[in-house]
Amino acid sequence: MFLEVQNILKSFHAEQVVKDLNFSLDAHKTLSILGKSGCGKTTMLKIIAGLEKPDAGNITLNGENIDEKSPEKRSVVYLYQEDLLFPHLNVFENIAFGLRLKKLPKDEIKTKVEEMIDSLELNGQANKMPHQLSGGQRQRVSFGRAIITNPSLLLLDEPFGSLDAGTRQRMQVLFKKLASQFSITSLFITHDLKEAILMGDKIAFMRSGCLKVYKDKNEFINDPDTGVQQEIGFWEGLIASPLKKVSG
Ligand SMILES: Nc1ncnc2c1ncn2[C@@H]1O[C@H](COP(=O)(O)OP(=O)(O)OP(=O)(O)O)[C@@H](O)[C@H]1O
Repeated sequence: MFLEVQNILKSFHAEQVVKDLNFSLDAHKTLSILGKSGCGKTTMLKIIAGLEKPDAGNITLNGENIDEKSPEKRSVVYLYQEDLLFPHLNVFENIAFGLRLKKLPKDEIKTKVEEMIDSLELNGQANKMPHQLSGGQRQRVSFGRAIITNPSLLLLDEPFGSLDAGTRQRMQVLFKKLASQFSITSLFITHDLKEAILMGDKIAFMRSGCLKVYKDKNEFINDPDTGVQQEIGFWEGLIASPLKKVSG
């Protein structure tokens, strides 16, 4: 398996937030992760990114144990909802940032960034500053900045949480395209059931610091704990008696 997370434990003072976390993920796949607020999802991502130290456990990425590696050396990018762009750099330079750090030749940077801007459907926006962009455009620049350095693993913490429904839907389609184009392996936290089903090759549910990865989407949909059946029941009820509901 490309990513293997084994026996991870994490407590903050007396609160055990992550309890024996065990899961694995194949390369070039996205695992959607759902779970109630406060169940430990962000803590789990931060541990994998190296931003929090676990009390116990091992993480292997691409055949290599990364437990002792610093965040910069893990080839893991953690991207969250309000991810900030550098305010003093335009779109081009924000996306180019990681490549400049790697000291790639200027021509190569230019070609790669222009290709990325095209993939992100941000043509004509290269010279804009972050404050001149819409929320969806800013999020696309964040994705570009993350993906262009070709990380082994992308950790997405409710990346579309602050976007309106239409923009969110367009971002979901774009992410699927980018995931396939750039062979992305990712963990995708969301609170949205539909988004989890759309984005994930696999779906997992976190409860009290434990993660259950479902065999397939049917097993997820049929588990009464996930809330999918309640959602279906709501819409079926509404469809069965539309006039009664509208007329009260
Ligand atoms: N640095 C910290 N110090 C103390 N407690 C923390 C710390 N970070 C997280 N926690 C606690 O750990 C628990 C899990 O937090 P976490 O952010 O991982 O949840 P989450 O599932 O991502 O929630 P949400 O969906 O609301 O973002 C919470 O009770 C939180 O208060």
